[in-house]
Amino acid sequence: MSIKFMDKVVLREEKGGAAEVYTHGGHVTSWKTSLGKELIFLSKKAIFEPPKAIRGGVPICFPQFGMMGPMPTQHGFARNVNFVLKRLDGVAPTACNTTSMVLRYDGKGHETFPYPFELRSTVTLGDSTLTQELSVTNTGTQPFQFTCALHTYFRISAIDQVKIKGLSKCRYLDNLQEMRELTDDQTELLFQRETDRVYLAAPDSIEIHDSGSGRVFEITKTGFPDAVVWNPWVDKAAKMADFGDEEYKEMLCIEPAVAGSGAVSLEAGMTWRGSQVIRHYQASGA
Ligand SMILES: O=P(O)(O)OC[C@H]1O[C@@H](O)[C@H](O)[C@@H](O)[C@@H]1O
Repeated sequence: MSIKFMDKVVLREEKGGAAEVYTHGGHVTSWKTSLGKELIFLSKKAIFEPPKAIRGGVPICFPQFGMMGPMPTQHGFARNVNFVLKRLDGVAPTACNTTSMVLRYDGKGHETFPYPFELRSTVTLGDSTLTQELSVTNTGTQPFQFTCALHTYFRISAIDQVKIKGLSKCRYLDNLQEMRELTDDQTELLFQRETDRVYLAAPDSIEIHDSGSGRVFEITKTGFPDAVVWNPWVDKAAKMADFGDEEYKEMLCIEPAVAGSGAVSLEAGMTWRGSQVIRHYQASGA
């Protein structure tokens, strides 16, 4: 792992849980239980050198998810730039379970996205929960459209030990078949190969059940209509310079997204909001 000096905020909650958020990309890179167990995947080969995006954690994809928008670069540019720490009204300096970071863009620097905006991400650590709230304000005079995602890399015991509940019968776009629209006919989603899907109008509650650790992640999203499910598997892992060849076995991305269901149109002066709450618990009998 290559690390240059970068600012990060360490969040702690009363029971001993902790999380880390870098100002670079407003990027959550770690979330640990009160017993010190890491819940978020961060690649051992992650490169901490702006403008490179950090591999793992929770990259904020904005103002574009994937190639769904006018920009030539995948996932927009918020994950490549520094956010500014925002003072939270009414929060005492000693209350360190929450942080708010802001990216202000003046419409200059990206020819294909000439629209000023303010993007704010607030991360709050609770007892067994991590909440991330995004807000986007159009600070310009023209309406604009955006897609986005909270590209969350979960740490799992082993990819052949996890299943996803909540996506059965949903329609999805398969990124491995030129975005062909299909329906998920499995009752639970298991992983035996590369998976790269945009679930359309996905339920707001999705669960990862990890039988290796006995852990359940319950993801509750609001504002994001879609959910992306991604695991690069063997060949793609081998092609990524900042990702270990075997690391696909330890991670799984579930990403609340504004993607295949259509972009958000934001009028001048208006604000859009989206959030996810991730709760973890041990399954009974585990
Ligand atoms: O390598 P990147 O730009 O971080 O993207 C990682 C993955 O992100 C996922 O959200 C996409 O669905 C995948 O297609 C993509 O490969």
